[in-house]
Amino acid sequence: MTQLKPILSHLDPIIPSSTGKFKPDKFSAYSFHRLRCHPRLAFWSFLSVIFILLFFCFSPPDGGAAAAKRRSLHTSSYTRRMHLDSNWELKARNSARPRSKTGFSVLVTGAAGFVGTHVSLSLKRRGDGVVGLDNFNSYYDPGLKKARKSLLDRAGVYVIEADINDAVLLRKLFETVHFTHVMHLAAQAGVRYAMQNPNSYIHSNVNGFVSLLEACKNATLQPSIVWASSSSVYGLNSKVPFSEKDRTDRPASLYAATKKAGEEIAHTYNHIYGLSITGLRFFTVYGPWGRPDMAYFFFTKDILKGKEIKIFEGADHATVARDFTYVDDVVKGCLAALDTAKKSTGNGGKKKGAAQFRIYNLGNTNPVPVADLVAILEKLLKVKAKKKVLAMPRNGDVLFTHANISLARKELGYRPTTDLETGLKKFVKWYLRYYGSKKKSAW
Ligand SMILES: O=C(O)[C@H]1O[C@H](OP(=O)(O)OP(=O)(O)OC[C@H]2O[C@@H](n3ccc(=O)[nH]c3=O)[C@H](O)[C@@H]2O)[C@H](O)[C@@H](O)[C@H]1O
Repeated sequence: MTQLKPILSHLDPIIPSSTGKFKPDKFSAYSFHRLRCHPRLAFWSFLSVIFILLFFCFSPPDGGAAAAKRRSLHTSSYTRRMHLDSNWELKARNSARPRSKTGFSVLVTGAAGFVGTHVSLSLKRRGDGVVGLDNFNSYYDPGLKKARKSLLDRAGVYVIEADINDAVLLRKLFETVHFTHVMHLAAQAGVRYAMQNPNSYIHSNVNGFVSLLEACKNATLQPSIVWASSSSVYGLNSKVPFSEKDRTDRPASLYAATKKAGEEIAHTYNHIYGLSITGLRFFTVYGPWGRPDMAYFFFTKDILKGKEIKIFEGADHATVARDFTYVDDVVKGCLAALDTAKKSTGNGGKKKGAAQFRIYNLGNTNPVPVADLVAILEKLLKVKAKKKVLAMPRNGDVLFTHANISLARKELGYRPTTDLETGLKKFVKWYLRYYGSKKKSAW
């Protein structure tokens, strides 16, 4: 097994950008004399020094690191993981092997996530080789992510527990396996959580994306990349339906801003290094094995518990609506994007020619008010919800989303077929089975 060295960048000393001028304090003979002349002042100064010394002796040596840890989401160390999994290279090679010569070898980041699990299973089912990567962070119940991983294990998809920011691991992985494609779904999701933990969005959606693109660009045989952007890039736009040609420079949340940044970063890597990159703007994806932080999921949990749910409305009682898109439809769009992706042109960091760059909306084209979503859940759960309608807080939410999917229809053959009621029926069935049998907490 190759020994993987930990990244030590977090231990870099803080070095000022310029040397500046350092003026030592003057402690003149005069002031010393004055100190000696005031015994009470000397006594209190002595006590202060003792107090400061005691503080430094008994405070934890990694105070900064501990504070940083509190700010960041928990992820398990890749080094520990890879040392435990001594056969990881062999497992990754086997898992990446397609059933036929024409099949793909796909690295799926965020494989234990909601969409990542569904995409990995679909690829494996049709005969592609798949290796998953996921950091299993604690943004929501890691138990649910582990349960998804068990599904993947059973399907023969090997999932490496590591973070996309781990450049050493990515380099080793790309040296071990020749991936024809990367399906990049690892991200810090959630619109409202960005106000609580802004750094986690920069960490995953900006730094992590760059780290992954660096590994892809350095690969001897560069993979084609398909990745998840978001409907949230349309931000405060009011013209509907949202088209890929519309402006995307007015994000309403930091989440949206990092996804928009991702689109610009993707363009740069395409332009400089010849990476083939396709961005997919997902519209509020829902379904079985979904994310507990999303409204349809925690509404279900709270309705069943008899807990009050909050339904947001806009100014002057304006309806809040979403173009809810069923996960199976989105997965079809993802696979079609992989199938139609052209090869990257670069090699080992050098561009050899222009490469494909695409962006598509993957929505349902049928926005549904949140109040209607709740009515469908009430019907399916056979429980009346305790509803409280309140003005949408300033939390990054937008009033509505609505996808124009004509480009994806034309170029990917993307045709969503699941309406909200049909999709929620499948979700509720899964939810009751999963939490009913396991008696687990959803959040
Ligand atoms: O398309 C996307 O790119 C994003 O989709 C999803 O974001 P959203 O569309 O905001 O979904 P979600 O949180 O389920 O709220 C749904 C509706 O319920 C309303 N809502 C929410 C909470 C609440 O308590 N009450 C309420 O009315 C709320 O106002 C909203 O109208 C993903 O989470 C995000 O990661 C990203 O992928």
